[in-house]
Amino acid sequence: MKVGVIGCGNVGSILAERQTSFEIVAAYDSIPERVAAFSDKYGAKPFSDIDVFLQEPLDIVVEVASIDAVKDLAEKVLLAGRDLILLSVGALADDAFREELLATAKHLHRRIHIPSGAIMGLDNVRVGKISRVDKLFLKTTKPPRSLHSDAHVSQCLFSGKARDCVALYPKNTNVAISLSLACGREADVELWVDPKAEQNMHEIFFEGEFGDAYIRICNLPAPENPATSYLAALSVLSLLESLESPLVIGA
Ligand SMILES: NC(=O)C1=CN([C@@H]2O[C@H](COP(=O)(O)OP(=O)(O)OC[C@H]3O[C@@H](n4cnc5c(N)ncnc54)[C@H](O)[C@@H]3O)[C@@H](O)[C@H]2O)C=CC1
Ligand SMILES: O=C([O-])CC(=O)C(=O)O
Repeated sequence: MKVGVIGCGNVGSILAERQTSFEIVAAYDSIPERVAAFSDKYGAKPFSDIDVFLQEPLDIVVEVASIDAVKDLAEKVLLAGRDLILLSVGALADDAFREELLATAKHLHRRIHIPSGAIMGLDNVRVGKISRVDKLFLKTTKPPRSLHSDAHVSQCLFSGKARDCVALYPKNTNVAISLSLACGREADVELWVDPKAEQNMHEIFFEGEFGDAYIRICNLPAPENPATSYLAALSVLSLLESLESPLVIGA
């Protein structure tokens, strides 16, 4: 499988280091030095023009860049006839943007894959779309370095709805939108900074017709970007691995 990557940062590099059943053949980034260094290190063809990038023979494009990148480039990827894996899920909090993007994908018979990212449980949170939900709450707690904070005591930075949280913290709470989209109901969110925390912790509280669930994910921050959990990169890798498998598990 030939993969094109948008975003040559932390996750992009982890994907490149761990390519197995796929090959990253093309890379695009808005910072030319970054895409050049990525290309030198991993052998992918470097691009600074998205239209030229999309002319490459790619089986799929993986976005691991930013919410702005999704807003600017996702439609172009679909129009170029490529499926898309999208990690900066916060972009889909914008209803008008999401609906237009999904209409394009449907019209062109393309698919947009959302990896599980930094959390677990998205598989069965989807029952929210076909059964009663009484509660969907995400509590995220991160160390100050993940949030560019100088807090000396634990404090709640945000309490409210998922889309308002990701608007304020676009590099830290994409998972709140993944949960909301999976469930078909906007999650309530609290974001905490805790100087005693060493991991990026996500706690999911889900209640409804099925009963109730509590999922706690204690993530090691990625070495090159502590805002991002290492699990997020692994989840893109495992999604890429699973795309061509005849056996589909938990999805
Ligand atoms: N869904 C989830 O569970 C998670 C999502 N994320 C998101 O995944 C994305 C990638 O994370 P990292 O690799 O850690 O970030 P990073 O900051 O290390 O790397 C991002 C790279 O993308 C490039 N970039 C940013 N905007 C761009 C644009 N408009 N066009 C082209 N290139 C652009 C940057 O120059 C940088 O090289 C981020 O948006 C992050 O918030 C991160 C963790 C979990
Ligand atoms: O990696 C994480 O812990 C979650 C994250 O940054 C996000 O959802 O944007």
